[in-house]
Amino acid sequence: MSTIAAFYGGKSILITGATGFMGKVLMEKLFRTSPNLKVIYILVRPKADQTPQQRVFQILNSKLFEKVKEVCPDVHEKIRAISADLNQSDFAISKEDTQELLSCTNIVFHCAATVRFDDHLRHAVQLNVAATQQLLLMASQMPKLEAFIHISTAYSNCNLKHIDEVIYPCPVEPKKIIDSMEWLDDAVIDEIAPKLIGDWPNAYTFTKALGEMVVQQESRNLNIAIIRPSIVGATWQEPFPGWVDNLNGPNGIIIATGKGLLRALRATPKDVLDVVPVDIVVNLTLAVGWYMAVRRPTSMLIYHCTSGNLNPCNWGKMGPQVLATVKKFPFEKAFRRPNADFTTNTITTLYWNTVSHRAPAIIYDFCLWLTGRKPRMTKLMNRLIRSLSLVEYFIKQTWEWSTYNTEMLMSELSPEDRRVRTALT
Ligand SMILES: CCCCCCCCCCCCCCCCCCCC(=O)SCCNC(=O)CCNC(=O)[C@H](O)C(C)(C)COP(=O)(O)OP(=O)(O)OC[C@H]1O[C@@H](n2cnc3c(N)ncnc32)[C@H](O)[C@@H]1OP(=O)(O)O
Ligand SMILES: NC(=O)C1=CN([C@@H]2O[C@H](COP(=O)(O)OP(=O)(O)OC[C@H]3O[C@@H](n4cnc5c(N)ncnc54)[C@H](OP(=O)(O)O)[C@@H]3O)[C@@H](O)[C@H]2O)C=CC1
Repeated sequence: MSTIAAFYGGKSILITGATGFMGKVLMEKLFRTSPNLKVIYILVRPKADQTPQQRVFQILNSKLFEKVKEVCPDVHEKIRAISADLNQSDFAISKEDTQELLSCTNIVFHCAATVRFDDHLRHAVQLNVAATQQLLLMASQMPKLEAFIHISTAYSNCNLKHIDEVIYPCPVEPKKIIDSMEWLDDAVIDEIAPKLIGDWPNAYTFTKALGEMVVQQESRNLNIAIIRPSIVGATWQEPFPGWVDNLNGPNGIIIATGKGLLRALRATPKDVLDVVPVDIVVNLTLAVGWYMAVRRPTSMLIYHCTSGNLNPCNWGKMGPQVLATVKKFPFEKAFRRPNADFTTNTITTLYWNTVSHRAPAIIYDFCLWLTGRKPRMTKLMNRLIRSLSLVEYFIKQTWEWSTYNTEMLMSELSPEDRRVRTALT
């Protein structure tokens, strides 16, 4: 049996963001490989008229958890959905639930965040900075806590070209940002946000960087690690290939390509695109939790979960592979047959956006209107083009991330664990 899987046996684990893309895969892997764990606490907010319990029931009955039901039939008894809202200063957790979390938790995986690039700065600060600060305060009151694992992003320092596994100081003190968000109104925040964000591309990456500073400042005597994944894509192997449940990161663009919506993407074929499958990120996350709890390093460690310097994939390889796959496995109700190519400058991008994206959508909507149906394609195409404009920053340049700590950790794994968890090389 895997040393790491055995470590999580009997453990009480707290996961924030467990209803999200990464959180679900993390939860699934824990239940499938460590079915004798004691309990997984998840902080879940009510959403879309569903109670936390209804949301958990839906997740456990999804395709992602089919294997879990075979190896961990009592999974429903081992998961504790705690009603919580990280937008609230006290997380809106009941006193009884708080007491149970504080007295029982052994490992914390903090995945929750707002990952939207166009989120309001106030909301991004509340979730990615203040909530992290609040969770660290809770963790400092957990007598049985063995490790606190914070999920950040490899792009938290995307204003730098070469990024080491260290925490870089931010130009703004996180606590001052948190305090100012409490009394500034939205109009003033909108006015000063560009100056505060500075040379970060959006509130998301800026507040993830602030969140890392808070982890460093509020670490107290906690045993903490930070993991920085790059662009997280669908599962590679576990629990089955190709699982994804949102349009974030590469997912929306690949799906738009398969649906025949996307016909032109501004990218340079030789540029490396740093994408990592979500199950590889989760494998590293669990390995880090084990290493931090068992080996107890004397200082906080940062782990880059990136592929660029270990197993690089450039656009010239990724593009044709994606096209071949979506042609081999056609999407239902596609707008057009998949066919896309790269553009390399603003002029050709504008031209192909007009000719291959906007114009066909307008013509299609005109036909819908003529036949008494509601036009919808122009709105969808505009959303796609807006999404592409927001991710362009991450596509048109490349970064270098050192992976010393991650490679050191891989060398510490048993042969069984290394076989299972090392796919970046
Ligand atoms: C030859 C070419 C072949 C193609 C090759 C492709 C290779 C892979 C491409 C790799 C690209 C990588 C770029 C990602 C870089 C990220 C780097 C940072 C690392 C991170 O930490 S990312 C963390 C995760 N965050 C994100 O990925 C961004 C989060 N998303 C957003 O911020 C919002 O989605 C966005 C972009 C602001 C758009 O917001 P909005 O317009 O409001 O859309 P919604 O997401 O709310 O969805 C509403 C509605 O629109 C539909 N929709 C959204 N996106 C798409 C899309 N891309 N294509 C089609 N439809 C889309 C969605 O279904 C919703 O419909 P409803 O009916 O539900 O309203
Ligand atoms: N996806 C990617 O490409 C990458 C992601 N990351 C990081 O990984 C982590 C997980 O990202 P990912 O899974 O993609 O994000 P998702 O948006 O899929 O999940 C975010 C999670 O946070 C929860 N959450 C958000 N707001 C609240 C709130 N107010 N109260 C309680 N829970 C809340 C969401 O709950 P709910 O379901 O209720 O909305 C959800 O479970 C994040 O920290 C992100 O920065 C890093 C690099 C790349």
